[in-house]
Amino acid sequence: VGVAARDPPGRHVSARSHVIGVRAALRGVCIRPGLGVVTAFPFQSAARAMEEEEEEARALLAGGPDQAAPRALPALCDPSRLAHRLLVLLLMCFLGFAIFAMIILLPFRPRLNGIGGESLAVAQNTYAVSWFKGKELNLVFGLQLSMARIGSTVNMNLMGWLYSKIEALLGSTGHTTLGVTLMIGGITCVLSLICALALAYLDQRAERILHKEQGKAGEVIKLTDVKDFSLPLWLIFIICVCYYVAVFPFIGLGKVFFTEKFGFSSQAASAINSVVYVISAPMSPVFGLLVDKTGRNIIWVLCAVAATLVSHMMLAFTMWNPWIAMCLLGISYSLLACALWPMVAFVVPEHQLGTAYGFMQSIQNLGLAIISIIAGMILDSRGYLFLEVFFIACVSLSLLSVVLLYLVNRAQGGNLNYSARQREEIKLSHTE
Ligand SMILES: C[C@H](N)C(=O)N[C@@H](CCCCN)C(=O)O
Repeated sequence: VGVAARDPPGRHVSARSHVIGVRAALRGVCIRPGLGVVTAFPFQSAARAMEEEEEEARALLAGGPDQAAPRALPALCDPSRLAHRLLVLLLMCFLGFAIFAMIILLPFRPRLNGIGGESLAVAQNTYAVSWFKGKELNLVFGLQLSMARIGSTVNMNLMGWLYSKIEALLGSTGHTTLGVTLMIGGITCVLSLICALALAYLDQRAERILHKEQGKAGEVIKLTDVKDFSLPLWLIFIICVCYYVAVFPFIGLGKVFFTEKFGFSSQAASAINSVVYVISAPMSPVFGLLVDKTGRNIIWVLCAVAATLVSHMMLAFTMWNPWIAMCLLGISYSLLACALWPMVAFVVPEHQLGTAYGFMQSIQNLGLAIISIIAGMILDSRGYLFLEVFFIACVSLSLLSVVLLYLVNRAQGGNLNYSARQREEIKLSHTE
């Protein structure tokens, strides 16, 4: 079919006609090269097919605003191209960097960051899935996590220095110095806001250009969607709660734990306590990439939860150097965060993603609030060994839920544990 073609009136047309010819041929149309004469079989349907194709070609060549634009756009402005997705990713990461940098300043830390940080995290997760599902999703989650951790670390190291500079400048300590320092820190939120606005614009633009359908018939977002959540999704929620309650509250109480059980100085206890987050900054994107390349999310989550269990057991029952256990915790936590959160996207339809992520974080925070109180009570009444046993019980519950998820997913023929190759094949078959 790759020969010059002429349309019936004898006008030469471009390479697009070749494409039309190929498509028409595939529909059972025979083209006589050079003459543009079409022998149709069956004639009427083929003629209709040609008409449709020509109409499409005319619309494209005429430069209809929506159809023609994506072809003419440079890669950076074309939402279907990698360069544009990378720009979006940069905005997503800085959105998190700035807000998490600011959150670390708040006197209510680590819980109360709810309204700003948690809603932002829901939006961030939903954007990540919408732009990267079926592509580099686990890596994107890893990068987001990494930027949030870098933001917190930069902030922790910078704010003390900034406070002392302002103190020297104003010649006094107290609320004015603190207020000015917080004001300057707050500027990072303006950066976040700019990223959020740019993202909102690019997202809407992509919807328009790529004709992503929003709110198809019956796809209304309702809070009552929760009752239709599938068993695998509920298991993901349980894994999330039971896992995180053994990590965040543990780190919250960790400093005293290392001072009392291992006789660390205050400085050494702070250092070891923060190693989980320090490891997560560089390792999260690495693990994200690994999960993208291999697939099998459930197996990775299983490894992460099992490693966390081992780490807590080492801290509870041995006097081994706690740096080993804490590094293992840092590594396993980074792996879990990259493999667990993206799984939601495989078990809920796209229009329910925001609800699902919102719900997941609500349950996570409810669990954290309750468990932090219980952990404090156990610590006061029974001491550290009991507390550690309690955390071990939580991680064990999480492990049990992962095993259940594996079995349920297998029984239902679900896609949560597909290899990367299986996912690629499914994607290709959908494209065809
Ligand atoms: C902030 C939220 N409560 C949370 O737990 N976040 C996870 C990672 C969320 C996935 C990346 N957007 C965390 O491990 O901090």
